[in-house]
Amino acid sequence: MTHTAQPTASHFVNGTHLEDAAGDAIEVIHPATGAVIATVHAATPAVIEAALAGAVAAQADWAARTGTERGRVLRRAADLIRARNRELSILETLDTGKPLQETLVADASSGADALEYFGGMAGTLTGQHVALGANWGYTIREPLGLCVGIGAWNYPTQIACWKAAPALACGNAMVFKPSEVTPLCALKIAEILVEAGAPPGLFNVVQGAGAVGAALVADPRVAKVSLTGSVPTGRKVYAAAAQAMKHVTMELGGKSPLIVFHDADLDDAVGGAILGNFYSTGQVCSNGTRVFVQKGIRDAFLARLTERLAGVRMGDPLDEATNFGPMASAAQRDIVMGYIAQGIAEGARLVAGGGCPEGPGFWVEPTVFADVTDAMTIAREEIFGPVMCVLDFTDEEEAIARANATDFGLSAGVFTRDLTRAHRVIARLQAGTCFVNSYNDAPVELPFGGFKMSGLGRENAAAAIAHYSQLKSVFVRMGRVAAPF
Ligand SMILES: NC(=O)c1ccc[n+]([C@@H]2O[C@H](COP(=O)([O-])OP(=O)(O)OC[C@H]3O[C@@H](n4cnc5c(N)ncnc54)[C@H](O)[C@@H]3O)[C@@H](O)[C@H]2O)c1
Ligand SMILES: C[N+](C)(C)CCCC=O
Repeated sequence: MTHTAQPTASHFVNGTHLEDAAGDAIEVIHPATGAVIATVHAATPAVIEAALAGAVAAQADWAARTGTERGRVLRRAADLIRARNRELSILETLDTGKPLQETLVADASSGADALEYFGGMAGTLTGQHVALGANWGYTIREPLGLCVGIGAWNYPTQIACWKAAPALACGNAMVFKPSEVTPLCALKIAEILVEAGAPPGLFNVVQGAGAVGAALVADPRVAKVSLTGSVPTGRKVYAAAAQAMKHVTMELGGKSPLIVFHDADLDDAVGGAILGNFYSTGQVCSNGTRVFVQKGIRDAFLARLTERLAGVRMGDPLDEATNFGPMASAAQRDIVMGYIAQGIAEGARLVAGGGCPEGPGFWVEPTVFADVTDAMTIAREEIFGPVMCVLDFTDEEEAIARANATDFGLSAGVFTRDLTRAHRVIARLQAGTCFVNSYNDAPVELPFGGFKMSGLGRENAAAAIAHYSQLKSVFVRMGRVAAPF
């Protein structure tokens, strides 16, 4: 069966497809084969202007609707996404290389969850009445206006929806720029939102690399920027937004610890480490890539992990039996292979994988290093690929100190049967998104985001509302004004 990936046009602006072939061509490559499956063009200044102007115009009308009316549109979009889950998942697989087995359950459906959740919340977004003795006050929760969303390449559909849903629920408009590596799926979300009743211009998608993102961030009409990307890009975008004191949400990278105590259920802990290192071929921001295993169970952990790696099925990601796909791009494959070489050179023990299978596509084997020390490059830097570092530790104090010894702070996990210990340790870990006897769950009802260099603000849950709205306080005097003169 052949699948068409070429979109009708590169951009989606003012409720319709828009092309401007004057923009630089961006080839969309299916990572499993290296084949060019589509070509889009980077947004020209004219496209950027049309998107920003259209979004400003649409926002006024959208903000004037009741929250219930706005929510209805988002919930309808969620229904349409669910009805088209397979078609959207196939496109996500073509775009990213992630196995269809994953995209069928983790991508469009996660986007639909966000639209449904914030759609339900839209009608509840109110201010507060504040009694002040003889006087009183109230607050009004207002939208920020025009928001820009900028995405990474690992979860293109989810990222578009996690940003659009709270933004639109609060009465904002959005111009979204997907990663230039995976430009296709956000266009489908834009089409679906219009079909669900969103006014033209409310959610626009423009393509391009960093220069297009930077032009959007710098535009004076933009009130807020939400970026999902790396720490170096986060620094640049945050600095640019600060010039005009714009609101920001920064969902950035990580080098998260996963601590396995001696009393953990071994199979669950190995399962958590697999999910936290090899799901999406390791291209997950929150991955627990520093796996601290208590000394007494280190060998048993590695033995069970090695056994379970026999279950890896690399192959055509469109085959639903495949459970491990390629890297999203040749560039990312080369970065990961560079880290693997560095790990070997710095003395880590290669327990599994480490290879780069021949043939078309951008493949890297699931790789496990043991005897990793904190000073090694592979234990300090985000690799963003299927490379697990196993480190030994002796006691709880040591594990906590070493887990926190990083500038990142996105996630952390603990495996133990002692729940008192689990909560005691989690309370001391410097991370925004934590797991007890699990890894990488991201239900829309829980806030998602990082501490330290891993980011600012939160996506999902009621917490996201604070990042897409602003409060106006109103003091009301009921009596006469007593002025000093
Ligand atoms: N915390 C999270 O929720 C989360 C989720 C997914 C990915 N990530 C992180 O994303 C990174 C991988 O994704 P990536 O390689 O696409 O990241 P990246 O930082 O290279 O790019 C992210 C996006 O920023 C754009 N961009 C680049 N320079 C820009 C500039 N100067 N101004 C505006 N936009 C600019 C890119 O075009 C892209 O759309 C990893 O570090 C990963 O941890 C974080
Ligand atoms: C839902 N996951 C798998 C935790 C991914 C969140 C986005 C990070 O890359």
